Amino acid sequence: MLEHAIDSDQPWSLAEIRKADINAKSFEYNELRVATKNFAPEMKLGAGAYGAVYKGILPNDVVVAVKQLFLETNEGRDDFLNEILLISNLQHRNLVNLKGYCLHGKQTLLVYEYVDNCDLDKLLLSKTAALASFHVLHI
Ligand SMILES: Nc1ncnc2c1ncn2[C@@H]1O[C@H](COP(=O)(O)OP(=O)(O)OP(=O)(O)O)[C@@H](O)[C@H]1O
Repeated sequence: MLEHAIDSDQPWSLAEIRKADINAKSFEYNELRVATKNFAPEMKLGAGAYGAVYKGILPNDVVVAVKQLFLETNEGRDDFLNEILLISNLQHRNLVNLKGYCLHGKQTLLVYEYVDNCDLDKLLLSKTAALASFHVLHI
């Protein structure tokens, strides 16, 4: 699937990437606005280097984390589209799943599987344990 986009010695542009290459759902802005109660402060989970993250509840009661990024330049937008393309094609039990994205004006919204603190602790602990056993096996 990805080969179509990158396995070429010709310069490629994001415009050439077929939507089908992105293995994540394209969400409607309104769907995410409603899910996050219009990005209400009480739904805010935190903030990172690129923007705020909100808890969202989709109509089927699936809980998600919606990362709101404000990208000023087309270049920044292209970088993130690239990232969406790559992340959406990666699946691993130790990676938080990217469920989808939404491009709306200058906003790029990324929709991730919601991980609560307890699950995150477990995920990090299992990651640490996996790394520790890797070291033991390779010393
Ligand atoms: N999938 C998620 N489920 C639940 N909460 C999340 C999720 N992703 C992010 N958060 C919350 O939002 C906060 C900000 O996350 P974000 O990924 O934007 O930045 P970060 O990883 O903390 O820092 P940086 O942007 O510097 O990498 C996190 O600290 C966490 O509390």
